[in-house]
Amino acid sequence: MTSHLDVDSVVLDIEGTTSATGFVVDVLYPYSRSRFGAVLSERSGDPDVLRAVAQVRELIGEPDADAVRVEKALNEWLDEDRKATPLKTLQGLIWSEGFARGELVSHFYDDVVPALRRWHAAGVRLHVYSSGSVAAQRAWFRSSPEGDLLPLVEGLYDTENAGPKQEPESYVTIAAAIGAAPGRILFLSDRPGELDAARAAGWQAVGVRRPGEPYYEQGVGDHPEAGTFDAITIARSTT
Ligand SMILES: CSCCC(=O)C(=O)COP(=O)(O)O
Ligand SMILES: [Mg+2]
Repeated sequence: MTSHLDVDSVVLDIEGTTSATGFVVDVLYPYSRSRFGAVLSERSGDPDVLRAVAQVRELIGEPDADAVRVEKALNEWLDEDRKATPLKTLQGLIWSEGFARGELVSHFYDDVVPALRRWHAAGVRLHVYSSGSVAAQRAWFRSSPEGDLLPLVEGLYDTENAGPKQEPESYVTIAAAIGAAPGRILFLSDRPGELDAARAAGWQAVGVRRPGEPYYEQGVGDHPEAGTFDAITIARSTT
């Protein structure tokens, strides 16, 4: 299906939408798993680590959990691909260093970067809203196979600065931060629950349905869908 849309801003999900879940799970997750222990023991005074550890303890209901117990919880969430905020904070910290060292390079589906360049050149404002932390998103866009894509992106939103991705309120928060009318924002995601929440906040929403992705079989509910970004045409009205 081809979608023709009149919007000023596009907000992008990453995993399953711009980029392959398989890459995240097979490359990034093992990279973080092998480094949680060192981060928890060697950087326990870092404010991001302190905050994440406190959040893990709260989520597991064990206020006195030690580093070994915290690491166990992180690894269990990793196995379940649970998008827990403290897991994402620590992953972001670990991955950004991996990207900066050149040990990691991000992944984008072939149709994505040309579309982002096209939309940006046409004056469409591009933003990201992902469960991956803002630090991870920044590193992801900066270290793409096609170089630094961060200049294309105006704003980065995650579950800490915007809230959970299946709650309409999070999309209200992002629209206010962008300074755009909700109906002029398009959200692209692979997950029907996220598309529902964006639509409930008054946004336009298109489900991106790529073969091989976890949500491909389930589909995107009653949302318009696109198999690639090439099927999404954005024509901004100026009135
Ligand atoms: C650069 S973010 C890495 C991917 C990730 O950890 C994640 O949780 C992405 O989830 P999304 O909300 O983009 O589906
Ligand atoms: Mg996704």
